[in-house]
Amino acid sequence: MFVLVNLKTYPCDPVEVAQAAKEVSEESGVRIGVAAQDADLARVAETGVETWAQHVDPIEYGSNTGHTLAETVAEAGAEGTLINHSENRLKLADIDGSVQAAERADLETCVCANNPAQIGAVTALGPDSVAVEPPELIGGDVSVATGDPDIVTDAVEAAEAVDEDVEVYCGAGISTGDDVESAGELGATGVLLASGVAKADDPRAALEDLVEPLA
Ligand SMILES: O=C[C@H](O)COP(=O)(O)O
Repeated sequence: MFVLVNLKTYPCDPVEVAQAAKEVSEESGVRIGVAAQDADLARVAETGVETWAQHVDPIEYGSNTGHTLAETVAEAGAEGTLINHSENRLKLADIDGSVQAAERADLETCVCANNPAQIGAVTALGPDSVAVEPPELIGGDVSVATGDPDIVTDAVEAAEAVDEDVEVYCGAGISTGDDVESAGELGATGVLLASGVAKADDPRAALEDLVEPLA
């Protein structure tokens, strides 16, 4: 299982979380990534943790004021990027362009979607992974794996019907090792989470709990 921690714009210390994630990953053998804000990418990457961007735009070098260029986040140390997060939704054509931009910059891609039908559509664009997240459970206390397990199994089925090589992650409300284990039992090969770590009093302890069943 891949544990991808999205720091969003929460007021946490990105370097503290990244260092903890790096150490917990090494100690447990579980792959953990941290998706940071653009301005924090270099500092996060310096910790040695697997670093992800939260978004890239469907653009190339040039006149694109205020946009995020895939090559720039890669040069800052990102190895992957989220695309079409529920809090930063794109049109299908722009998701396609962002996946292509990320691939051009050798970034791993995880395209988010709200439901299984959208998962099927974005899987057809050829990302490395897709992540299903029911918006109503994002940021809450109920894990997608227990609150809406069918959406995970249906998303896995929808992706497999299009391209069996695309990994399927799930997210929303995941905060414990039990949640991660349940997600795996539903067929997900990774989890995308945020508040369970970024808002935790002790992010390291939260990470240790998340990977405990996997170690
Ligand atoms: O990117 C992460 C997801 O939106 C899930 O957020 P959450 O773990 O706070 O529910």
